[in-house]
Amino acid sequence: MRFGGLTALNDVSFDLTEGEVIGLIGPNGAGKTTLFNCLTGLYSPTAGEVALRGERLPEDPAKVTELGVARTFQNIRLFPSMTAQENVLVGRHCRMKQNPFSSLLHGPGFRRSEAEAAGRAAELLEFVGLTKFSDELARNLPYGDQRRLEIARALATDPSVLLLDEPTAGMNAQETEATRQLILAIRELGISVVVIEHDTKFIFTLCDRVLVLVQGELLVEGTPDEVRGDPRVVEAYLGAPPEEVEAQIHAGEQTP
Ligand SMILES: Nc1ncnc2c1ncn2[C@@H]1O[C@H](COP(=O)(O)OP(=O)(O)OP(=O)(O)O)[C@@H](O)[C@H]1O
Repeated sequence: MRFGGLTALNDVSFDLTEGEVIGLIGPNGAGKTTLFNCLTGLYSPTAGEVALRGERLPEDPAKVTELGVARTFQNIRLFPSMTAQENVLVGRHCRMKQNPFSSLLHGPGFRRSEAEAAGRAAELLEFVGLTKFSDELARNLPYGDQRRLEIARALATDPSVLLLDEPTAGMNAQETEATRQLILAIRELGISVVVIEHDTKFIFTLCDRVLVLVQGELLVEGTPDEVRGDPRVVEAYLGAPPEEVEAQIHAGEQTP
């Protein structure tokens, strides 16, 4: 992926299998969000392609969502003046098959579809632990719960792949652990997850596989243990002094 003279991603290739959780780590500007933007059709890669079950994905975010790839963003992008339930219903919209005449007249097909969507939204709010906030405006939810609501909204599109961009940014330790448990529960549903995070402890204790991007290139790929023990990661990751990086990377080992 090139932006004028800048190559943001160069020859980055990976597979994702069903129900797998992949962690994507790397220094600021490594190309992590750009990769998500390529996977979701927001950017048209200048070379290469993205495929889901062998089918090339279109460069159209709405169609990519319909085909089963959902995402959250680095910065919270909820509709602040809508309730938690309404935010989830927005995500559900792409799955509501509507006859335009039935919608206009609020016919039985429309009412059935609305009831189905409301039921699914309630299930998802329960899944992420936000039932008590269903009728609360999104902007009034505690920060960590807003992030969970974003995940519920993404799940409402019935994805087979979920991309999470820094889902624990700004969270305290308790909220971070709750997010880890939530992602594990999502994996149990057979959904594949790719997570961008700077918190390596979180990544190494959550993911089946970890990709390390540095300056747009895939530096290392492997299990958390393989990545943690790779000297290239210690040397290059975050561009910080080696002792600091090593301390951060090995912090993950202390988690039960
Ligand atoms: N739309 C764009 N136009 C021009 N350059 C861009 C664009 N999007 C990203 N870039 C550049 O591509 C590079 C990779 O950026 P990207 O945001 O993907 O990194 P990142 O790994 O997600 O960083 P961070 O951890 O800070 O979020 C950066 O040099 C960035 O400035």
